[in-house]
Amino acid sequence: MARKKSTTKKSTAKTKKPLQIPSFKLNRLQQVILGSALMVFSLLLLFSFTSFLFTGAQDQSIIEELGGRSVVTQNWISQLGAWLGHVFIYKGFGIPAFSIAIMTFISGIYLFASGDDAFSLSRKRISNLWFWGLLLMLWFSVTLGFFHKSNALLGGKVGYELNDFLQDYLGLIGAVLVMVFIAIVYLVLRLKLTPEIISAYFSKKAGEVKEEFDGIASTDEESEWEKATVEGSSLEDETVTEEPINLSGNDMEVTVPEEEIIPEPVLKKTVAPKDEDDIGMDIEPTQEEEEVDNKASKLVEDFGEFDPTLELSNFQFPPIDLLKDYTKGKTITINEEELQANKDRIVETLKNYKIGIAKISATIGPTVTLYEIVPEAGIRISKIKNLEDDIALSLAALGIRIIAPIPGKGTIGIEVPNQNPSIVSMRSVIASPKFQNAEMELPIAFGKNISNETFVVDLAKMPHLLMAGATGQGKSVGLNAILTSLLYSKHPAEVKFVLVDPKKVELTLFNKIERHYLAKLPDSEEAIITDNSKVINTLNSLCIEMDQRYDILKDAMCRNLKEYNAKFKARKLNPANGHKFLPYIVLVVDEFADLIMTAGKEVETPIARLAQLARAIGIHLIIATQRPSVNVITGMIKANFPARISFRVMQKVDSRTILDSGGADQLIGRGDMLYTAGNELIRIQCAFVDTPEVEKITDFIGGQKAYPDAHLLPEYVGEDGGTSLDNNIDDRDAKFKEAAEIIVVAQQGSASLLQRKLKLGYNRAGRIIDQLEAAGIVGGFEGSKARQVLIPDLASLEVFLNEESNK
Ligand SMILES: Nc1ncnc2c1ncn2[C@@H]1O[C@H](COP(=O)(O)OP(=O)(O)OP(=O)(O)O)[C@@H](O)[C@H]1O
Repeated sequence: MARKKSTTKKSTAKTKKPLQIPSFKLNRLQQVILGSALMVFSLLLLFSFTSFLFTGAQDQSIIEELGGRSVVTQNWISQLGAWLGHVFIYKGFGIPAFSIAIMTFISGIYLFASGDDAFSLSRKRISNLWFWGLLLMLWFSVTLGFFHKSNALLGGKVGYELNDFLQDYLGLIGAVLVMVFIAIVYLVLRLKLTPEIISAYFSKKAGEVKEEFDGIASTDEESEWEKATVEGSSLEDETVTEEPINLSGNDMEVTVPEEEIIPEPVLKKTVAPKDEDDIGMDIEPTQEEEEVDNKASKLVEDFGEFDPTLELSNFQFPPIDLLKDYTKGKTITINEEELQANKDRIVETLKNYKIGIAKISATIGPTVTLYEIVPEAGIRISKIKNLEDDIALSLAALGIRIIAPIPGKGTIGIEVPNQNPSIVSMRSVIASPKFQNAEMELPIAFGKNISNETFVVDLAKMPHLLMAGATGQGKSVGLNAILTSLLYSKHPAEVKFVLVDPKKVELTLFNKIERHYLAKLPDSEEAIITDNSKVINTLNSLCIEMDQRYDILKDAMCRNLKEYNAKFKARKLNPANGHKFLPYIVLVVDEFADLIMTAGKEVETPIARLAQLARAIGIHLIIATQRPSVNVITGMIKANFPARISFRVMQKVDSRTILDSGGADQLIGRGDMLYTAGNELIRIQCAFVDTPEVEKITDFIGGQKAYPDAHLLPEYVGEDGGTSLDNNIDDRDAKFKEAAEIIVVAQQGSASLLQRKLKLGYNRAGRIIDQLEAAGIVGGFEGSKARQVLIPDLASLEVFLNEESNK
């Protein structure tokens, strides 16, 4: 333990001291120009150096005269070439100086080809390249210095002098040994080569050769099976055989190092009685878990982890170019006069209220600038808070928001809108390293915060989102930004959307990706739900999906979807038992007020139920509304949606309803928003993505190979329709009787029990349970508890079924 601690300490100490790279930032155009310049210069070096090898001797005599126009040289690059060759090869490092030309060329390519976001990566690469490259060049130069006598150009003057210096003090043998030692240090540090790695490499090579021989002798049967499993890529088809895998092949002698010899498992052990009065006890260790794990690791070894994306393995994510760059590479322009004027007005205004300022600083965001004020000692913050409206009036600008104090700091913030707000393009936030490198389940890039940093959050952690804003303030754009973020980060196998759009226009574009990303009810034509009555069915169907997922997760002994999917990928769950990879489901409701007004409780109840329970099983809700009044956003809804966004609303009371505090009424519109995840409010400029951009993205995805149908949600039949609980004996499943017997014997009405005993898929087991309920053999659904069994024993069941068939 103590040892472990010291290693962590060491590593943190190490990470504290990163390689310092000069912090300059080039825009894309500058990168391209500099990249091309470096490439051209490297070619000049290459030609100069190569030519110098042949012409250097002739040009030697005129080297002092270089610079005059009349000087004639033999070098291909004329005077410049002769000079470069003389400096770098003759006076410098000899032949190894060619590496300077090569490194310059590679640096040029890095700059030329790296996009905006790869720039910081390129910088790191370039500095790494030069650091190690120059060391290597110096080493070669000094080593070639040993052969100076045969050719002075080999190691150049630097190589010769350093070599000579070494030899003066260490002699020839000493110098050679030092150079060998330096080479070893280089290999160990740079290539991490150790004797173990080298020997492992050679033994692996030997192993590969042996495998090749063994491979010829292995049976065809095994490879056929492997092929079939990999090719049978449909999720439904992907079954894992229950039979143990037979490893046929040659007999092999295996030597296991002593400490690795695994003791024979003790299968049956007995505790002997202590004395004559005591009784002994048999202990039977349960081994099931381990066996499953072993088989799973064997399967993973043979076929690799399960890949949910296999069915659409050629799916291409939309390229970033489909998004428009509204800023055209421009960063926020700072108008110094505006800054100064605002500062003066703030200082003046506060002075009128007898509030002295010790310090003031400004942070410029895309839409607003935050002036941070440290009041003079002795001034109470509440005083400033109380004067909020007066200060706003004196500053006479719309959208002033006072944050007193700024959470976590002892300062006061005054947000003042910029005269020329800049648009935050969706493109810039999607391309940001923060989004690209986000290790999140459902990353969403909302836009940029006041410090102009990209704001990315994980929808899976929220876990549901409530969104409000008066009409025309940017809600639809916000929803599109959310959906776009997910389309740019998640494969169709990983996330499905259920889209509810009573306004009938906002989300229609997503119809094109129905068979990739949308989920719908089995009997519905359109995947996007525009009809309020259908919404109720869909919400109830999602509740069924939620219950089914809970059952499946319980059966797999997983606490949440992430764990479950990881276990499924590791092939620890058998598809024959109803297990399958489960995508996240994101429900988006564009106008919630409309729904609540027409359907009331019928909508509120399933929404509240989903919001309360669905987080663990990967169903997340995003609900948007124009009217954040208390009869729309009820207490029950609010309690279950900790993450909220508000665009501009017209009244303070609306802001209070949605955010539990004022502020949203002071926003300036056009995507200016406040986000809260339960504690502080964060002001964000929402990223802008226009309809034509969404259209391009959906066209791009829609044009690719798709699943045969949208993802189907479980069937839900409303109370007045023909119910799935019809007690029609003829329609019963062939295994109905057998299932009834199992349930009655176990006195436990659970679908997973039927799945295990009868080896059924989840859906079929679920249907049988419904039929048993309709027949009156088991009771109704009771949440996470198993259903009650209403028949006490097999004899009663027999009588019950006979009576039923005689009716
Ligand atoms: N993030 C943003 N950046 C810049 N402009 C924006 C942004 N969001 C919205 N706008 C501007 O505001 C207009 C209205 O936005 P949007 O359609 O999203 O409003 P809305 O709140 O959905 O309105 P409604 O409820 O009536 O549909 C857009 O057409 C656009 O011009």
